[in-house]
Amino acid sequence: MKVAILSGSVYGAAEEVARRAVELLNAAGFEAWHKAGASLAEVQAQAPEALLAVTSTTGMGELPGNLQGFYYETRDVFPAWSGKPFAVLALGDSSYDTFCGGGELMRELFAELGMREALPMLRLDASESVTPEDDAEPWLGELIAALRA
Ligand SMILES: Cc1cc2nc3c(=O)[nH]c(=O)nc-3n(C[C@H](O)[C@H](O)[C@H](O)COP(=O)(O)O)c2cc1C
Repeated sequence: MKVAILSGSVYGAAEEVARRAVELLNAAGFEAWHKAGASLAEVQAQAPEALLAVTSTTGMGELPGNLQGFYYETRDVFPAWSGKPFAVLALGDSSYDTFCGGGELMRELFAELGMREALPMLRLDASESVTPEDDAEPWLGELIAALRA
């Protein structure tokens, strides 16, 4: 199964998690594709069968700049991804009221397209841990199982 991984990152932590996701999915036999700052056209060219968004939150609950292009294009174009599985892995900091707001925006977007959430969103809290790529591994294992089912 071809899985497109989108990432939104300001300081690189979400990027690191996305790279770990690529490694784990490929090791599990999936065809994982990831490009930071990918446009909607680049993602569509991959003909993905599932989408994974890995994103941090910036500002007051906003998406990082390198995911905003994809977000707004997708809202405008409304690609025919209805029924396709998706999952969102959110990085944030619980000291903000808008904890993981960027991840919530991606969830809402995919839900509006009629996509199916394969696994409930993971929220990783930067105020609790500094190794999000390690903390993400059990959830990524669950995602692999959910996509195989
Ligand atoms: C200026 C700034 C604003 C932030 N705003 C939020 C926020 O609104 N909600 C949240 O959950 N985390 C917020 N965070 C925390 C980051 O999302 C968190 O540290 C994340 O791990 C950073 O990942 P990155 O290195 O991929 O950008 C903010 C961090 C900074 C520096």
